Amino acid sequence: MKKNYRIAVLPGDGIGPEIMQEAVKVLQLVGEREGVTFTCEEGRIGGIAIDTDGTPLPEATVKLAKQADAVLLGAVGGPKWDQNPGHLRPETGLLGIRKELGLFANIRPATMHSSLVEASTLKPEVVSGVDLIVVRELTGGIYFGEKKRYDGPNGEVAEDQCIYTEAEVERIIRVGFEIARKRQKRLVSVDKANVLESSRLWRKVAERVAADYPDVELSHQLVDSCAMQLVRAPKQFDVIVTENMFGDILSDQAAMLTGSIGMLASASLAAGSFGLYEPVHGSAPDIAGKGIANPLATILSVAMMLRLSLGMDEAAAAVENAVWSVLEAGHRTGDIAADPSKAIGTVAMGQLVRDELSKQWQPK
Ligand SMILES: NC(=O)C1=CN([C@@H]2O[C@H](COP(=O)(O)OP(=O)(O)OC[C@H]3O[C@@H](n4cnc5c(N)ncnc54)[C@H](O)[C@@H]3O)[C@@H](O)[C@H]2O)C=CC1
Ligand SMILES: CC(C)CC(=O)C(=O)O
Ligand SMILES: [Mg+2]
Repeated sequence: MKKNYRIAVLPGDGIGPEIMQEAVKVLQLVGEREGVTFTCEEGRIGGIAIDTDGTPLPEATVKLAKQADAVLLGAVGGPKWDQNPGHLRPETGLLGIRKELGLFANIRPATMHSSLVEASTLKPEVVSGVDLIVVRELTGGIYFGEKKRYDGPNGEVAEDQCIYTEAEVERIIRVGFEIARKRQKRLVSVDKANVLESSRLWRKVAERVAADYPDVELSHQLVDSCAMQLVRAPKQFDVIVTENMFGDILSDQAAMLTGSIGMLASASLAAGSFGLYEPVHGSAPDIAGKGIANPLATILSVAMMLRLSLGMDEAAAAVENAVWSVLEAGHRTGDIAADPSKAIGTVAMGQLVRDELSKQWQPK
């Protein structure tokens, strides 16, 4: 284990800076306890970068991220930039950094913690015990295809191209199999092969790669049916592997199985151990600046970073245990509170996690 890690911190827009502040404080506490220095260097991305640098992804941010051991990202976007042309939208910065860093594998675990069963809008018997992972392809598909707008005989025309190569599909399918192999060995590949050519290629590649993983049971689901099954009987899922847009949509849906999108962490991984860690949710403009956002998705993303990029498994587990302990003690931000009048704010939740971490952790 190294003694000094460089972490690029990209808070972004809306609630991004609020939740990131709490996550970085947790990381610094981990550093103190483990005798490791985390040098956190901030960069701009998204709307804030458009306002300051005239682009959603400044060169300096890409450089900072490439020189770091790992990246932490808050969220980007907001109504202020919603009418901007595509190249000047905050989300273009996020897609850009994913592409620049080769972050092709987005790992989004959705685990229902027992103390949050009542926070879900679904019946307790449906959601209790849910433990699934969405493996989402992150640098291909329709989000990255050529986009066009032009005038046609029937008015304006818009095009978004969806392209997948065999190699792109194979590497993400392999990630799905590798993860499933270490879990319940059940992989559901989600596509729309009854309609889309890219999905037919996806399915063919999944079938071919399956031969290398005879210990894992592969099945296929069409994305519309999968969306239905996720709310009907979510416990049937172990690992879901799917393309970029389907994974984006299904992971927000999976978030609600666990109580709130404010709980869902994610890792966006390149080949090797480099990764960018980000909550699944967005910049939540409706609650930005109010100090009420749930910082736990970002704090749990720090735990994923410790485990997957920095090899600090024990520290990762300690952070996760601290989060679960705080929830078991009944503390809730508004998004997961049964009684909103008792909800606590972003800073208070971050402090409780750090207090719990300090309590649990035996100094080395
Ligand atoms: N990774 C990213 O940076 C993402 C950015 N976005 C951007 O974020 C902006 C808002 O998008 P929305 O569709 O509203 O999605 P959103 O995820 O920001 O918010 C959806 C709902 O969930 C709530 N929510 C989200 N995170 C929360 C948290 N940590 N604590 C408590 N409540 C939380 C919000 O208040 C809102 O009611 C848009 O500009 C969108 O493009 C959306 C998704 C991901
Ligand atoms: C810019 C969007 C693709 C962000 C998003 O919704 C996500 O990554 O989940
Ligand atoms: Mg999304």
